[in-house]
Amino acid sequence: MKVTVVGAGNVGATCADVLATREIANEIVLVDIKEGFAEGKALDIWQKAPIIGYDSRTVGVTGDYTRTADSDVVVITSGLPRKPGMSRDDLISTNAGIVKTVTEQVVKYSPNAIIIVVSNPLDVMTYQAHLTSGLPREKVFGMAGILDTARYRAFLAEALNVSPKDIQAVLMGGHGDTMVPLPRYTTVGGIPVTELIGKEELDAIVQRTAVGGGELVKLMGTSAWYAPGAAAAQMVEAIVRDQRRVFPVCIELQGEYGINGVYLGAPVILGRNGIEKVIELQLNDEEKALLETSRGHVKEVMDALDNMSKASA
Ligand SMILES: NC(=O)C1=CN([C@@H]2O[C@H](COP(=O)(O)OP(=O)(O)OC[C@H]3O[C@@H](n4cnc5c(N)ncnc54)[C@H](O)[C@@H]3O)[C@@H](O)[C@H]2O)C=CC1
Ligand SMILES: O=C([O-])CC(=O)C(=O)O
Repeated sequence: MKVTVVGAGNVGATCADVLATREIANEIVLVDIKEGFAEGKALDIWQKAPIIGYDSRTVGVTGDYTRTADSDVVVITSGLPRKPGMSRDDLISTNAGIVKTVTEQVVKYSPNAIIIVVSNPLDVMTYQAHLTSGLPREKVFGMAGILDTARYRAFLAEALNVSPKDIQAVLMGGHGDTMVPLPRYTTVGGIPVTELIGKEELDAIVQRTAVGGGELVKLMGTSAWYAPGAAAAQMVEAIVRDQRRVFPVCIELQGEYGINGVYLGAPVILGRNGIEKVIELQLNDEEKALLETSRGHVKEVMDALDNMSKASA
């Protein structure tokens, strides 16, 4: 299997490193626009192979998409990360242009690839890649839900003093402060989380999760990369190994949840064909209202992208 990761910065290089270290693909091509940057990162990951013991080949290129030809999966991480004081939406004008040019090159050389978008603002950059590639929603979708649920699971594991491996969770909506956590569907080793933790503590964890990206931006001056890179690699793994994993993924809803034509996080089955199925949960009134708020916010930013595209046409 051949996987390309576009953007050899913090998230892209971490994703490539996880893909190589866990031998998820046998060939990993890292692409960046900064001269020599991807080549250096790929060489460093390859030189770690004898120490850790893996044989996935990593190759880096500066803007040479011929080297990415016939990739099975492409992960797009190119674009600016936010700085303290910024929202993800503030990145739209720069990152839309980057995601558009990158997607054009990706589909030119790998027309059959499945594309996973990571660049922010995530839901709208996934929409941008969808518009540019012309691919069906099953083959172009975004990574956010695995990261957001991982943060939620990590906070819960700490509060309950249990292994994060035993916490199962799902959330929905946009990747931003309007994400929709679903504590009703959270279990700890099969036990509903509400039997193990009080409402106030759970609400505080949900709130911390919603602003989890911002917490890290404040601490580091730039956004997170270890968990995001690993989350994108986990999606690649589900596809290349046809695992049919159940994950929350950013996908264009086409009537599910009564929503049409908006990119939002929803639980799906992820396998060899990309999105194998969108799972429709029976949401209660409160959850439906939260999802509607999130939909409204993402749709506004999608409309802003449409207006930007019209203005530059
Ligand atoms: N979806 C999610 O949950 C997450 C999304 N992100 C987003 O991922 C993106 C990348 O974040 P980082 O890796 O931390 O940033 P970074 O600045 O470390 O890396 C971005 C890389 O993209 C490269 N790049 C820029 N234009 C390019 C082009 N046209 N072609 C190829 N490469 C290009 C840059 O040279 C740079 O190396 C940001 O937009 C960030 O907001 C970050 C974390 C989580
Ligand atoms: O917060 C950011 O800007 C990056 C991101 O999406 C995250 O870490 O959730």
